[in-house]
Amino acid sequence: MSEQKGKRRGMFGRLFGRETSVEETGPEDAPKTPDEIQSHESAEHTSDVEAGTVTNDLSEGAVTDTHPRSGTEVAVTAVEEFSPDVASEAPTEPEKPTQQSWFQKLRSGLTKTSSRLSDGITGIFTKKKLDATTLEDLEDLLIQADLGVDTAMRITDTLSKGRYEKGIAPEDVRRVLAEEVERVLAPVAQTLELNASARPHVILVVGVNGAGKTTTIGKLAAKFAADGKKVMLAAGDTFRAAAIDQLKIWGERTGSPVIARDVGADSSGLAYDALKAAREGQYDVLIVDTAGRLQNKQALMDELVKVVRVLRKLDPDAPHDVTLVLDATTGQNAMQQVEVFRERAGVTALIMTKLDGTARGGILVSIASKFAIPVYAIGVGEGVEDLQPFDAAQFAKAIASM
Ligand SMILES: Nc1nc2c(ncn2[C@@H]2O[C@H](COP(=O)(O)OP(=O)(O)OP(=O)(O)O)[C@@H](O)[C@H]2O)c(=O)[nH]1
Repeated sequence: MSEQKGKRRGMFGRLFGRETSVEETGPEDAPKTPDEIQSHESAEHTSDVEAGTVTNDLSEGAVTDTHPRSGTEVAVTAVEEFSPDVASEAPTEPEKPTQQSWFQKLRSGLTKTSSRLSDGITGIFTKKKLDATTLEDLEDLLIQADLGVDTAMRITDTLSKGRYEKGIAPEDVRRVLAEEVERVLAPVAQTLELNASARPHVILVVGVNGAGKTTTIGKLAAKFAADGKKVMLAAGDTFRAAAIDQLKIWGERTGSPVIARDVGADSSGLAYDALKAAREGQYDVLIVDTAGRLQNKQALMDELVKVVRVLRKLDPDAPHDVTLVLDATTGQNAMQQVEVFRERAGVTALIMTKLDGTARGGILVSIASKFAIPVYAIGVGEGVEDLQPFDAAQFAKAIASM
């Protein structure tokens, strides 16, 4: 990836707009939650079927559809009843959440993680000196919060310098915590950048079951589409009909064609067809969903390797990003997921979801410290606006209740 950096143009940060309105960029009526997706699903699927415009199968009787932007014929799920120009559907007077409002959301999402740390620090240091016992207690607290042994030791080392046997305020401990966490995270906080010479830029999204892959793809598609990018989606999770349908809904809502086949179809063949169609149609981005797989299931991991191999037949640089979606609530198991997915599928970046539902958000610090893999974004909820680029300083402050 690094040698391509020069050719790439900045994208993800601008897309998500750290300083701009998030709502501005998201489609006005994009489904925000699985429930909304479900209700869209039943209502709209019926009409699609009645209209005879939807097909899941590229090979048999696939309905071809001319994409409004490209004029290229590809077999896709119907998108014409939804305006592909998502940007024009943006609210006329959008709410403008500022950088601060995302920070507030992040803080509140990370409350379980930060209050556990903060309460622990207060308990350890109120009216107590900084000595071997309190430092040991702090180290235990940090390790239990999944920050990792290395980071925990660095924090206690920094704290003890010049302060040993002296009283220390819990705020000072939290400040050192924030500084050290930021130091670990800063190098991995990177933006998803599209390779300007790749058409399409292929993003393969991998992870264990239920990590949030499909939802994350939907959110990414919404952001890319709102930025005027031509996005194609590939429903490579051929194990679950619901995952295929869920992706189709996102495709409809974002004006992005979805290449899909029936449940049980070969996902590498589907990925190949999708890349071929995306190239012919001059798409900017192809996001390929994959079935959730446990990292210890050898056959499934082999299948992922095959998807990568097959994509490379068409473009030796593809996939340009292999993004591992990690569910923060899985805690320490996420470490093993990174290890195995990196080894087998060549993971190049991470997105961590569900930081709003866990007291173990510190795992991101452990992962950054151990693997140094770029983190593109984090999720603190189910809505489009709940996925944002990863900012080390904000995360560190939120986790340390600063
Ligand atoms: N609270 C919370 N829920 C999330 C977040 N991201 C995704 N989810 C929810 O997590 C659930 C699983 O998400 P999916 O996108 O279906 O996960 P998946 O990885 O595609 O799942 P499989 O298809 O089983 O592999 C859904 O209910 C999502 O709405 C997040 O950041 N916070």
